[in-house]
This record gives sequence, structure tokens and C-alpha cells, in this order.
Amino acid sequence: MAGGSHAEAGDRGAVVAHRGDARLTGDPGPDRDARATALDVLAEVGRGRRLDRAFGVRASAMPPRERRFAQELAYGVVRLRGRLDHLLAAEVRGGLDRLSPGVLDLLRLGAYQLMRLDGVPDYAAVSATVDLARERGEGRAAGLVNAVLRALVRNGTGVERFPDRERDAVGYLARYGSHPRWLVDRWLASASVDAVAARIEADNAVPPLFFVPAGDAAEAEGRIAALGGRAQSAGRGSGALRVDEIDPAALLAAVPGWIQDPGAALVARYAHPPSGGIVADLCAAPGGKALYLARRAAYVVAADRSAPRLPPLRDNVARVGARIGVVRARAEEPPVRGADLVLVDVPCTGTGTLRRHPDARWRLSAEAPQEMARVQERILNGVARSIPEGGLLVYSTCALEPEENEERVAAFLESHPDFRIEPPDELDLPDVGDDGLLRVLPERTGFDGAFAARLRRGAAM
Ligand SMILES: C[S@@+](CC[C@H](N)C(=O)[O-])C[C@H]1O[C@@H](n2cnc3c(N)ncnc32)[C@H](O)[C@@H]1O
Repeated sequence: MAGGSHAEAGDRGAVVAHRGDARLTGDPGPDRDARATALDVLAEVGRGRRLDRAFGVRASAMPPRERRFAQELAYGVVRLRGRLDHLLAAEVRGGLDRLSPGVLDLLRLGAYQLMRLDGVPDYAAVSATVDLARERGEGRAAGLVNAVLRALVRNGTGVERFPDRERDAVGYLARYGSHPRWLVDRWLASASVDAVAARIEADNAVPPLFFVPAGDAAEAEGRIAALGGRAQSAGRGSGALRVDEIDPAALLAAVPGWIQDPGAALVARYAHPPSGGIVADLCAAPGGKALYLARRAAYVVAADRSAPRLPPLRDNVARVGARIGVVRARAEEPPVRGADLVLVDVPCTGTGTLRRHPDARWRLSAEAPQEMARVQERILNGVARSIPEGGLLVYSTCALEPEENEERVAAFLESHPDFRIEPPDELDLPDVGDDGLLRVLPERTGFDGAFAARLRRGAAM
């Protein structure tokens, strides 16, 4: 069973906390609602909707306890889909392909409760799933659901039912680790089984709640304690706090600051604009890095090409009261010239943030890193033209793939010999390598993965 209190970030940076120890209350009503909501969310994800959006819409009006249980179920099933399907395939005669999407989701939901939730007795998980099948008009499948889940109870859901790690590392990592095989193959091409296993374990963890105070950290910690929460530094120079035992909405209402993973915070910290300088953040929505940069800069221009992503960005700026102007613009046609520092936090595969967006692993294709690399190259080359002599350009992603990171930077430097890597040496950040690049690895830090290159235009002094 997953323990402790956790949080998942939504697309807009909104975070909903939940406990891994969600358990039956003795009142079947709320738990039934949570299971039904989780099933609706899974159906939407199956139709191609993003998990955070589907969950945000479906669960926003639920009472907190039911919402946490629904979140544990929906996020948990998506996160461990590969593991669940391996177990279910062994029990369903004829294979999973013969099942309708609705019945497959019901089985995943039931199997997840059997596998992960000690607080839900096996009999309750089975009978609640069978009841849900009947309610959903899947009465003809209720017998199958009952038989398959009972078989799982009998046969178990442990690691011994999966390919052996020594004999079939790819099979073990893909199935027990619940990651697509192409991604496992890709990572194993440049890292050991142990290293990939550690990354996969990090991806399958429920992310804690992290918060960046707008002002003094000690004061923020005091306010969090007064609210009954616990805060401690996330470390590694991120400036973020790990916060437990507190509802994110209560935290945001009472303490000036924003919710942000330390991996993302480290990109903004590493960017390190000149104190009192002008910054342009050209892929800014929903705005976490712009808010962080505004702590040091005199003014930040936060631009994004996406109209629907601008209102949440504006809301975040207004809530914190930061010196940030928001505009709609394409990075290739920057709305400001002559900034001291330009950040392009480009769209990417997001392979560093799979724990926060567990559905992304199933959406991505093996071609995605190359496809994203072409988009990133276009943005980076377009933005470079607006960087003045002596100015700084920071390129960043939340991906872990070399095509999107090191190879992009190498190709850029090759075609732009007037730029060079210039890390912020005065900061002493442990995730900056000897080559001056920032690499935040989930398996090393417990943070979301991130990459950044701080580039100066002009000859070395
Ligand atoms: C990784 S997200 C940025 C996250 C943001 N920096 C933060 O810290 O909250 C990438 C953003 O780039 C935007 N985007 C994609 N292509 C763009 C372009 N050509 N010009 C400007 N923005 C773009 C997307 O709309 C998306 O909001």
C-alpha cells in the first residue's frame, strides 16, 4: 500500500493532495461515487483526453475525501496500467483484446484495489466492481468481472507473476515497471538495468507536494506550521519546500507562493538573471518559472502562443502579485527585444515528468523525441535572433532524451558559434555538470526531471 499524503499536479499547476491510505468508511455511498468517478475518468483517458484535464473536470466538485480516493484510483490505474494488464491477461481467456474498453477499465479498477489498497478488503473490491459493472449496463460482463478478480485474489498480484528481472530485463521493466517497451529499450541503450529500474521506480512514485514561497522561506515555514502542516527544504539549491499534512488550496490561500516541483524550480534558479534585469519567458504558461524569475528580475515578460493557457498564467501572476506582464505571442516572433535574459522552456516529450503525468507514457510514440526535436530547433533558432550581444538565452525541457537536450544544444552551438555555455558559477548547484548544463534526474533527486542550458551571446571575457 502507498502510504502518507501526496499530491499530483494538474495541467494548470493546480495540485490536489490525496492520501495513499484511502480506505472504506463503512458508508458505501462516497466510496461508490469515488469509484464511479474514477471509471468515468478512465473512459475519457481511453478516448484520448489528458488525465489531469479529465480528472479536474470530473472531480472538482467532490468532497475532499472522495476526491482523494477517486484520484488514487484513477491516477493509480493509469500509472500501473502495464502491470495490471499483465496480471489480467493471465486470467482472461482469449486475451484482453476481446474486451470492450469499459469492461477492461472495470477490471483494471478492481485489480488496482486488490493490488495496492490494503485499506480495501478483497471482498469489497470485488463486489464493488461487480456492482459498478451492473450499474454501467455491463451486467452481462458482471460474471466475467467477478471470476477474473476472484482469480487474482487466489493467484496473487506479486512480482513473482512477472518476467524475471535477471533473465528478461526488458520484459520485467516494461510489465512490472509499467512503461512502454520502446521507452525501456531506449533507456537501456544508454544505461544499466539498475539505473533504468531506479528511474522507473521514481516514475511510479506519487509526487509529494512542493511549494516555492514568494518571500522569506522561514516565514513561510512558520505559517505552514500554524496551519497544521509540515514543511522542509526540498534541497539541492531549488528554493522549494516539501509540504505535508496540508491541503494545497489552504496552503495557497494562506501563504504567498506557488506550487512547483523542485526540478522546474531549479531551471529558473539556474537561469539566474542579472539582479534587477529584464527577463522574457517566451514559453511561459502556466507560469511557474516566470514567477520564480520575477523574484530576482525587475520585470518579466511572460509570453505563450496558446490562448487557453493564458488565463491560468494571468491568475497565477495576479495571486502572487508578481511584476510580470502577460502577452500572447509566438517565441519565434518575440514580443520584446533587448531583454537581459530570455528563457525558452520549450514543448517536449516530458519524459522527466512521467510520475506527475502518468498518462503521458502511454500517449507518447517512439518517434516523439525526434518530432519534438524539430519543433525545439525551430523555436531555438527563431529566438536566437532576438538575443543582443552579451545577452543570455536559457533553453530548457522537462525531458530526459538526448535529442531534446544535449544534442539540441550541440547543434545550436555548431550553427551559432557566437553563443557559449555559461553556467551561473556563483550558485554551486549540484545538478550542474562539468559541461555547465543542468540535468535534474528523477532517480537521483526525487524531483521531476529537467534539463537546461544557459547560453551567453558574445565572446568570452
Ligand atoms: C513546457 S510548457 C511551459 C511551462 C512553463 N514555462 C512553466 O514553467 O510553467 C511549454 C509552453 O510552450 C508553449 N508553446 C509551444 N510552442 C510555442 C511557441 N512556438 N511560442 C510560444 N509558446 C509556445 C505551450 O503553449 C506551453 O504553454
